[in-house]
Amino acid sequence: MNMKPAFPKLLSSQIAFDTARTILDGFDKHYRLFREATHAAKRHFECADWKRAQDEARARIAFYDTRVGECVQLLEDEYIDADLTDAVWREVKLHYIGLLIDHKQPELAEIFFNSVCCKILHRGYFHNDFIFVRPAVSTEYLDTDESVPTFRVYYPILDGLHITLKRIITNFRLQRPFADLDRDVKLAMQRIEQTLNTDVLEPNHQIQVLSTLFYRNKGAYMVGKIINGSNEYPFVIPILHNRKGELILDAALFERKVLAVLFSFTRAYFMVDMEVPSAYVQFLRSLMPEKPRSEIYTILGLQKLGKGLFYRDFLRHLRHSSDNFEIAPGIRGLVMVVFALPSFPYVFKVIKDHFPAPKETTNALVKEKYLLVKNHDRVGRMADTLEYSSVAFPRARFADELLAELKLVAPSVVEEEGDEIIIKHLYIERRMVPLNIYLSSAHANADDAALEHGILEYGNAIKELIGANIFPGDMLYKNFGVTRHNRVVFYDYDEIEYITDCNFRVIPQPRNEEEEMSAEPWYSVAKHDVFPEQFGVFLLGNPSVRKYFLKHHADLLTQQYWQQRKQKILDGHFEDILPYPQECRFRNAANSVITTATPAPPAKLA
Ligand SMILES: Nc1ncnc2c1ncn2[C@@H]1O[C@H](COP(=O)(O)OP(=O)(O)OP(=O)(O)O)[C@@H](O)[C@H]1O
Repeated sequence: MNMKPAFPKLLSSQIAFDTARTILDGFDKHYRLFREATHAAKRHFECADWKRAQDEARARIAFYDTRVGECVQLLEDEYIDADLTDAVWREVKLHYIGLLIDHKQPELAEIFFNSVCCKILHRGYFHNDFIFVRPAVSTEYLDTDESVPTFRVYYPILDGLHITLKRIITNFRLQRPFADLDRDVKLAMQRIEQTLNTDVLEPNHQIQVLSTLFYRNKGAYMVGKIINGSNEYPFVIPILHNRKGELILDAALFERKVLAVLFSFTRAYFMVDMEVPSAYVQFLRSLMPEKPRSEIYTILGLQKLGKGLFYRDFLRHLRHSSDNFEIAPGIRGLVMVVFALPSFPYVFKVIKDHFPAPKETTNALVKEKYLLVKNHDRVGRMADTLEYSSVAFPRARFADELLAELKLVAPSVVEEEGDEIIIKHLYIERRMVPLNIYLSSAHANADDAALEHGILEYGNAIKELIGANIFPGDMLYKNFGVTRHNRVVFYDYDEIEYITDCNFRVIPQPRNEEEEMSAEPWYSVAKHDVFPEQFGVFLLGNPSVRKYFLKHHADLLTQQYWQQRKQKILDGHFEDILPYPQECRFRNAANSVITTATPAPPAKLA
């Protein structure tokens, strides 16, 4: 017989309900502010207020942690530990599930719940009784009663393609005139007709377009797909400002690789107003089935959910694979131990406890630099990182050499608990082919096209990073990787600086023979001094590399080049990098506010 009085049971339920309500209120506040920021992005685009657009996109990244912190504080102020027993916590989750019925963002709210609970509860509680290891509330059919439908459907057969396309664009009600919308619509029609490549329009022929535009830096992007019979053609139409400040359609992008690069993990998150984000993700996945849901949530600015989903995918991958974690191929880092699971396209990075000379950094500084990159516009040239604490790995899957290395160089971060290895802090990042390995293999295979492409892309990456006010610090090839789309991306952030903090100098002339013969610099070197003339010493050792480097990027070896680019930033010039190939554009680059473009890779590599 149960001898417990009814009163304490009721009381615990009330605490549990109130706790669940407090957490959901915290999430709802978060998502309201998130949506307000995306509304503001439309205004900033219309007013060409690029600085505010960028500042607010950056500020939005911190919203989530701020709301989680507020919520944890509220609960800690309201309740003492004794109130929140295990039984109460179990009930909190059940009440929370009840509150999520009819909620439009349940998957995000569940992850918010996890974030709050994981700050309060010990790791031992991180299982499905207490947190949402598995989702409890379905996101299916949430888009059946939104106030604005996720996507709109248009039927060109009724009014013709020209009128339909024009209506699609004007339905976004952008508060700024187009230079010549009819002209641009004709250009878009040509691309559409080329892509469909048929005169036969099937009865189901339609254009589906997401109801809100995607904003990022100086661009607004219309995202949709054309359906004709059983064929689907995903597309993105970028809308930009021209030099007179009028709107133009800049391109009609259809190629899947181009879309993948536009939505890449190496770029800043889009600002998109979404009532039902899961429906946006479902739509986007139909355009890019190869992109995991985690990555799509992340690129939409819902990076915490992206991170949560990524972790679930990772656990599933572990269960369905049998290979071992090993030290990542390439030159070992002085700051990080980097390891990988060959069957999984990511690397895991752990900060070492001590850094050998010449590194002069600290653990806190390394984390600061990685955070800087998280918050910065990565311009397609820096990999996004997911930061985790207390990740449990199965001990049996660690190669002995790796475990020995981790225990040797990062003992404060690595713990063995039973059959698990707990890593207290780590970054996860997309795996690439380190550029030094890529170049050596191109050299070994006498593949000149690949060699030239690697060097061309390397220089372009640096030049685009400069535009984003980023100086990589350590420019060795080993700190860059080549993505599956053959783009070169930077991934080693511990020496990163703002270009505007660097002092680009010319090496002074030696004043006498002694100075001329000296192995050490005879001139004083301050902390932020950079001597571009010296880059050649460590970048041009290989004659073939040297040939292509000097052909495409000799300017990177001059102080004037760096200084001029720095001056442009200081003058308030806001550079944006075209996130799609130049040849996709309807007209000459000089016509729009986005000016820099990366040349296309040679056909052999494309
Ligand atoms: N995203 C990645 N994909 C593939 N390999 C990677 C990746 N990140 C790092 N590596 C591998 O791990 C090595 C060390 O990584 P990283 O450069 O980030 O460490 P580090 O300690 O900061 O290096 P450094 O001593 O140059 O500061 C790289 O040289 C490369 O071989």
